[in-house]
Amino acid sequence: MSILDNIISNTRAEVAQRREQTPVSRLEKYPLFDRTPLRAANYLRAPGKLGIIAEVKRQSPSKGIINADFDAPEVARGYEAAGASCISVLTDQKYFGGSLTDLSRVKAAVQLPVLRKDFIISEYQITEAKAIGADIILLIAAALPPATVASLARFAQQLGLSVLLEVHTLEELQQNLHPEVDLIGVNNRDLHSFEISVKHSLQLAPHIPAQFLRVSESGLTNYEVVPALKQAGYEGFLIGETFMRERDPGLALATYSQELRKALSNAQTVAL
Ligand SMILES: O=C(O)c1ccccc1NCC(=O)[C@H](O)[C@H](O)COP(=O)(O)O
Repeated sequence: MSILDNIISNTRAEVAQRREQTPVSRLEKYPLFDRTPLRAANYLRAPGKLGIIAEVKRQSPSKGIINADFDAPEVARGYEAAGASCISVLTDQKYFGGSLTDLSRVKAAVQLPVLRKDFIISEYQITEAKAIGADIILLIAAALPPATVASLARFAQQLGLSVLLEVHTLEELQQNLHPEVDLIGVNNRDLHSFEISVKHSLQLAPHIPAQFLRVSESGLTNYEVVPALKQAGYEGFLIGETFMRERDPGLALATYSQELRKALSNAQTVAL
């Protein structure tokens, strides 16, 4: 079994348990359930912003512990102050050390859209995401049949949530161009081998129809790759480990952004 299969099978078991403990009827009574979620595209395209989706990440299957000692809302506030466009919060506990509590505390701490970064396989998790304060949910093409992606995306859309669909290959992309999806994220990380290459984003870009906002995900350790991604039409950049490895992730984002702005203005000057 691949790591993705293991994660999905664990998710299935955990969701069954949570559904018993907290049925949908209870989730629908949570105070945040009735709010109108923030639209991710508006924040990623806001003038003057770089489109960075900064991630709160403790550990991962590929890297083990990244940062064990931080307060999620404090990190998120640091990201917001440093100019992040959205905040991503990993909510899987077993493999990423995240939690639903991390997400709801982050939501209370910032004014930005919050992405529930998890392995969503059911409508239950989408209802839960809305109830705890997420504005965006992730659907992973490698983990779901295309018909399930479409129906979960439709369900999320009905709740007013933005949908980020993650793909890694051209086949996954072409099978999942559902109108209910808002953002298409190309994961530069192969979820089976963990190999990372930004070439995945660059190669898939011409195949992503203009109606979808493009997000490049994972392994963007070096700001120098971002101008080429922008050139290829990417408007969102999901970055976790690069910031979370540092003692002050917000400061790391501020430094990255400053260097990126310089690189972008140099690229513009060269083009002239
Ligand atoms: O990060 C992993 O090792 C991983 C393994 C299996 C499935 C998902 C995984 N990561 C989740 C993510 O999508 C990343 O946290 C996110 O794209 C940020 O990536 P990075 O900037 O490389 O931390």
